[in-house]
Amino acid sequence: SPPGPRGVPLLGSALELPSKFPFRKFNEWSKLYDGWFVFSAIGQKFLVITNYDIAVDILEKMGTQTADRPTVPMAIYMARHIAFTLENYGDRWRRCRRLAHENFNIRALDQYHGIYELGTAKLLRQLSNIDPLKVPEELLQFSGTLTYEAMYGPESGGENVKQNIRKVWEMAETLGDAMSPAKFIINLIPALGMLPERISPWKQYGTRYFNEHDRFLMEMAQPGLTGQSDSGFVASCMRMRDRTEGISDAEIAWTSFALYGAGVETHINGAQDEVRTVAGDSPPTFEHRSKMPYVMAVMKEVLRWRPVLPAALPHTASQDFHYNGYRIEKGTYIFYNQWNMCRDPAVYPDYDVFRPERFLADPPAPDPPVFGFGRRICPGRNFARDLLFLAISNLLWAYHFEKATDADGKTITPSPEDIDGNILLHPKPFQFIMTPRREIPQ
Ligand code: HEM
Repeated sequence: SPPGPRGVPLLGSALELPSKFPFRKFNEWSKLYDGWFVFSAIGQKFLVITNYDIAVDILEKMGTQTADRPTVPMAIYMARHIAFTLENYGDRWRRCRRLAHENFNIRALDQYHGIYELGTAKLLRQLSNIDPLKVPEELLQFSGTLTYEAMYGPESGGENVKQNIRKVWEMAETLGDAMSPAKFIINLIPALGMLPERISPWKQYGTRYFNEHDRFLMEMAQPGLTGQSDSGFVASCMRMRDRTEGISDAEIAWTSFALYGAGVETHINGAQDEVRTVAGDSPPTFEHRSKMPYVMAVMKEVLRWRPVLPAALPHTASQDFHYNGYRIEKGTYIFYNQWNMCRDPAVYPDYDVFRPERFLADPPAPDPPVFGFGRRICPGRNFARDLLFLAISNLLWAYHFEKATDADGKTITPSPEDIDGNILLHPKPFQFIMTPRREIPQ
């Protein structure tokens, strides 16, 4: 059998798997095996990849067999196969993915640049008078609003935006919980799915969730779907409808949610890192990007040092395949631990040290593998990089960041271990000092 921890009879390694931060356990195991290993937990098989080249072999070269997602009963009752992040590898996933790709590739992103630049200017003004501890919240609101406008058009704003953003967050969070084996027993015992809806609390909850949120998403997408609004993701999907066979209004509305839900929390993490040195008399815009290699290097180092999705999202094998002479069974969950790949000492020496210069060396370190591999590679990666560039460069342009000091005047250095989250990693709130470097334009 393939290399990997054996665990105990029946349960396998289930008892060793932590409910939080599985990437840490994978990291521990990675030291015992060479780049990949297999284990099982209560009958479910897992393949974990910790080496970049092996990820390319398995997830890219064998991409047709390894791009499926786990089928989790509760997630199906709640999202009815229409949130493409969770969707099986098939026709509907392909259609929605195409919408995402055509509207979020590098060229298509130009349409959103105006929105971001306005939003960033607003952010700088808002930050001028707040407690640094509130900055993460402000950044979340910033990324939430910009993503909202990118989806539904800049004029979609108005009274309800804040409330809608909150609702989308909650919706994404609840759906994330639905993936958890611990939260819903039916995910552990799928046979309970045989019960008819009348006596199944899970199916009833799923139906309520789906109906309520389907209505909500359709309402938000309405202006774009009916042609009232001609900018934003939904409106551009409508324009490509003729070229995308079988695409429905609901698929467009739910794809905007999938992008939104995946995007909101991931793209802004780490902009508070202590850095400076960007000058000029007007705030940086996309035109400055090629002239700011250091900012780009900082962005890459933030993504590498604390990858937002350390264990990425699970794939599953849609059929048996062979790797290195071993058979991997259909249905095996496939995790790839980006955490390890970003800390490969041969590629990123002194990997624990935050050192953007590694990306400016000759030859430069390769971009950190934090957006995934193969057919499911993150469709929002360019969008995320655009926003991160703009946020980091503008914050550094406008503010000076320093470590906070305690009552005795000693500097407080936040521990790099102060991280929180589950699948998504983010820093715990920490004190720092932020002073304006200049007059913020009103
Ligand atoms: C720093 C920011 C981000 C990082 C590090 C990141 C990373 C990732 C990773 C590792 C995956 C898993 C790929 C796989 O299944 O193999 C993923 C999937 C995904 N990401 Fe991102 N992402 C980021 C921002 C965004 C943004 C801004 C959006 C939307 C605007 C987005 C939308 C998605 C979607 C929809 C998927 C699911 C793709 C599918 O299942 O086909 N992400 N992302």
